[in-house]
Amino acid sequence: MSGQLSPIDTAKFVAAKRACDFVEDGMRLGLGTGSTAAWLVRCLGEMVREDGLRITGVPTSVRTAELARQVGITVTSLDEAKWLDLTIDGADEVDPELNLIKGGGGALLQEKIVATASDRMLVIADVSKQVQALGAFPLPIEVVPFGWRTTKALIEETLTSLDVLGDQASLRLNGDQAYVTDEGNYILDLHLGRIGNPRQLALVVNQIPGVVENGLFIDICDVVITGHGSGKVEVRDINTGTTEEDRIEFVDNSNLFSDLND
Ligand SMILES: O=C[C@H](O)[C@H](O)[C@H](O)COP(=O)(O)O
Repeated sequence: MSGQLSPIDTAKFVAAKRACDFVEDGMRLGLGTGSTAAWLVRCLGEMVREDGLRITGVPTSVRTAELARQVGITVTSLDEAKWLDLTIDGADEVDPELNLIKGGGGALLQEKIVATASDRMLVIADVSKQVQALGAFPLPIEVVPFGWRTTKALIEETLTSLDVLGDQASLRLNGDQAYVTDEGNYILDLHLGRIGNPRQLALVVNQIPGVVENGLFIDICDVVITGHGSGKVEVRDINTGTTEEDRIEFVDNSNLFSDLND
């Protein structure tokens, strides 16, 4: 890859680049999944290769593990690392309280386990991910394949009784087959439109037998870095209540994007 990035990739890149300021030598780091998290992994790989940064990464998916190894990051399992200093990940939606919808890429289960096992979670996102209320993005629910149709019916029934289901749940597909997560499960996407009470919904859904985990991340995220196509970034910290603005230049560096050059 060379030359200019598209505005959306610039927004993802500048958010990822700014997130690298939070990474310190020796950290055990949760590495998220998705196109935004991939920019982070590339930027961290460059810091490892060029600046001698020593970090140990715990990836949240097979594809993040592959990319991390490819760019030179030492990778370990969560069981080996036990506890992490920081997790940096993308999101599908971020609300004003820094609650999230995640799992658009199917990695929500490992992502939630890893983020919860971290001192802090930092989310990187382009500005399109900011919403006033969660739910326009379909909410992913990871379910075990056994009896998934019954689980789906139970979810729909439960949500209808709560008056929150906008439409039916749909099984996520990969071609004409069910999409299978890294943990061997299926994903049901709930088309809700707007989630009035995400905290309640997250608790209720997880009570249904067959549900493994849902894509609502409530009170898990500490900091959100929002990137814009112009290079502007906003850093919002829920603990300090502060928002800072910054600007990052995109520097064309073919080493940085070596995995995209194939
Ligand atoms: O399962 C995937 C993850 O939750 C991603 O972090 C999320 O879908 C955002 O992905 P992207 O950065 O590609 O928009």
